[in-house]
Amino acid sequence: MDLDSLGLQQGLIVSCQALEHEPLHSSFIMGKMAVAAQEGGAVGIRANTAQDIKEIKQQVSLPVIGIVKRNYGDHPVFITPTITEIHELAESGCEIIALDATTRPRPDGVTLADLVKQIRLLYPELLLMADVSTVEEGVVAEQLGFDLVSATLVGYTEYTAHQKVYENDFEILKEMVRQIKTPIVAEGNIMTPEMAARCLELGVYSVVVGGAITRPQQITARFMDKMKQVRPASIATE
Ligand SMILES: CC(=O)N[C@H](C=O)[C@@H](O)[C@H](O)[C@H](O)COP(=O)(O)O
Repeated sequence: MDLDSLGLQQGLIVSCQALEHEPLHSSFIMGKMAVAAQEGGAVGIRANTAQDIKEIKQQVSLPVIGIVKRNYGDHPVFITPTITEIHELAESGCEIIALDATTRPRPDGVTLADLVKQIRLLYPELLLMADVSTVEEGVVAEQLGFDLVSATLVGYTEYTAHQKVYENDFEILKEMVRQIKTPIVAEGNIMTPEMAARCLELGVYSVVVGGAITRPQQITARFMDKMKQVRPASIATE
């Protein structure tokens, strides 16, 4: 499949995910979230589990980036960690599969290079997106032939836990765009339209927004955080 034919360039991809412990956990609700995203102009959807993806595919005509989040014991790699999740995604109908492409060992001990080779052999029509946490991991992903490199895991690996993707005017994205020819996706903690627009200015291929659109508990908490900082007018004028 040709990446450019999917129409994701310069566009917004909405991540519609709710894990078991989240209030909106339901394939039905994720399908409706995807419809809302499509109505708002999103060009793609990112979704977790074959079940959610199948429902979303029935509801919208947009390309889907599929993942399976699965924990193997307390192993830190959890986004599409092994070939088992790839098989599930391949039959779900998604066009792109995203997987952890950090340098950390995978739960089954298979190297990233071997996993990519295996996927290309079994499912040559699928596009692959590398979820990375550093520029260096993005460079390796490009060498391995990934079709997209996404900053998804910046701040979510042990060695980047101190970082946020938007720090220093998205310095890490700027560096990725500078060093990597493969299309770069801005993803993770993009919380406002202004941030998304800035990422495009910096030359990323597309922007993925999740929680700021599809996790109302996060949105509510952000309102509350700001509101708690305000003293009531009666006290403020004393
Ligand atoms: C680190 C991790 O598990 N990221 C996940 C990857 O699929 C999702 O939970 C995020 O919602 C997604 O990356 C979009 O990011 P944000 O919701 O911050 O806009």
